[in-house]
Order: sequence, then C-alpha cells, then structure tokens
Amino acid sequence: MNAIETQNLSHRYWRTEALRDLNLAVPVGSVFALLGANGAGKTTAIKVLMNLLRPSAGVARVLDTDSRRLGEREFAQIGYVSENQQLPLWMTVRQLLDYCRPFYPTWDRALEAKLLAQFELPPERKLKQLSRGMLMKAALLSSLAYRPKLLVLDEPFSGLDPLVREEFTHGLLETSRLGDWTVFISSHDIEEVERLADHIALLENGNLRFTETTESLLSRFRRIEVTFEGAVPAGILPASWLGWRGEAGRASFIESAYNREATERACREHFPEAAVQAHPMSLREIFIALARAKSITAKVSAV
Ligand SMILES: Nc1ncnc2c1ncn2[C@@H]1O[C@H](COP(=O)(O)OP(=O)(O)OP(=O)(O)O)[C@@H](O)[C@H]1O
Repeated sequence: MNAIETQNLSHRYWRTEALRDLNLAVPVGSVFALLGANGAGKTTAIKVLMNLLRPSAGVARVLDTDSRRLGEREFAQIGYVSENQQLPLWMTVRQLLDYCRPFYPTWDRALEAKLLAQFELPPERKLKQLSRGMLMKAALLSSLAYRPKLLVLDEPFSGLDPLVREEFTHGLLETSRLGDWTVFISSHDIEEVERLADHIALLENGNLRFTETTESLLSRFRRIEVTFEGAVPAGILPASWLGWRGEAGRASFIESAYNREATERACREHFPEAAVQAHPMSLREIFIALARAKSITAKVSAV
C-alpha cells in the first residue's frame, strides 16, 4: 500500500515547468526523502500533493484520495509543516494548541505535553515573539500531536539548532518504528536524511533522477581506487563510472552501479594487472559526486 502515489505529475508556473512527469510511490510506513538542489521542484511537488497547487497534468493520490479532492477529513490525518508556513502570530503557543485541538479527533494530550517539554516552548509566549527555530517547533508540535497518518515536512530542520535537530530526528525515528506512520520529507540536511529516510528520490530541474531505497542507493555507490601496470588506458569507460581521474599506475572514480564481481571484472578489462579497492560512501559523498557529474555533463553538452 502506498501513502502517496503520483502518475506523470507535472506543474507549470506560466513559463517555468517546475515539475515534469513525476512518478513516485511512497509506501505506507516509510520515511521518504525528496532531495534536490535549490529550485529542483521539491516545494512545488509538496504543494501539489497538499492541494495548494493544481497539477498542470498527471495525478497524485494522497492517502487514497485524489490530491485535488483533499479536504478537511483528509487533512485531519495529514500533518504538513513547511518553512514558510503562515501561523496566527497574535496567538500564544498555548492558544495555538487550544485552537488546533478540536479539529483533530486523534489529538493526543500526553504527546502534546511531552513535545511541549521536549521542544522547550514557552506556552504563554506569543508566536510573533518566538525565534524562527521556535516557530518551526511550534508548527511541528501542532502537526505531530494528533499523530497524523502522513506527515509532510518541507525543510523541517531549517532554523533548528543541532540539539533540537537531533532530538527531533530521534523522535521521528522512534515514532516511525511504531507502525504505519508515513513521513514525506524534503530537506537539504543530508546527514539527517541519511539517518532518517529509508527511501530517497532525487529531483533535478523538475525531473525525477531516481527513486530507490536508501539501502540500495548506498550499496550501489563505491569510491574505487585502482592501481595498475603501465599507462592510463585510452578508450571508452563504462557510463556508470563518474568523476574519473587517472595518471600512470593509478586511477580513481565513483562506481554508480557497484557489484563487486562485475566492477572488478570491468576494471581488469580496462587496466592491465589492476588491483581494485572499493570504499563505501556516505549519502553526502554520493550527492556531491552526482552533482559534479551533472555539472560536467552540462558543460560538455553546452560546448
Ligand atoms: N510562484 C512561482 N512562480 C514562478 N516560478 C516559481 C514559483 N515558485 C517556484 N518557481 C520556480 O519553480 C522551480 C522549482 O521551485 P521550487 O520552489 O519547487 O524548488 P525547491 O526544490 O523547493 O527549491 P529550494 O530547495 O530552493 O526550496 C524554480 O525554477 C522556481 O524558480
């Protein structure tokens, strides 16, 4: 079962095609991260999913409802927190919670109290007097307290200090282990994403570059070092080898389709007497390698 499913979902802001033919399946119970550089289309995708924007083409189903039909009933089961969220700034934290509570039959007062203490939010302070990070925490609190089936977070870590970030990630992980809770998150905080997400999708200029489990992504990337006899070989190298660098006797590259046997065989085909070392990569290293490969491709195709 999927909490979110999109088919050829597209969105255009007049001349800018911000999202093109997006096909995603977000399994129930997953923590699914949508990643991409600035302007890649993440917020647009989330706004379409949350029925704040209409698709120009294609469809999205969120908790089994067409995104264009999402209404009060569905939003009682969805928590949505975004960086630029409008909050009633004249209210105090307590007034905000008092205001939100009646909308949600599943509101959990014990969880509310726990989060209020954990986030160290001053209940009697007005929202307009809170710092950016505190405001984010208040928004999070009012979305977590009703234990939504689907939590959609657009840049949730921005403005949070490292300790709160850590606690929040820990809290999300704990809660997501409890069962069929789905988290859909867009973030630039790659370390937190690596800890949190079990599925990752990468957007590039509105196009989906890949969507796969974090496990599969981490297992198919390796930094390879090869030492060999003689000169750097001429000829065409496999397309899955990114960021290739070579000099006499040694070379290094990123293998984006790593399989021990196949990679070693390919190395031996290209380098005489090759000795191959494969090093695991963090998500950050993978994304830097992908971004570099993209900028090289862009430069080559621009020539
Ligand atoms: N209201 C708008 N009108 C016109 N173009 C827009 C509008 N909002 C976004 N865009 C364009 O759509 C594209 C995608 O923007 P979007 O905000 O979805 O990216 P993003 O991946 O969330 O970026 P960031 O990481 O910087 O938040 C960009 O080219 C942006 O300039």
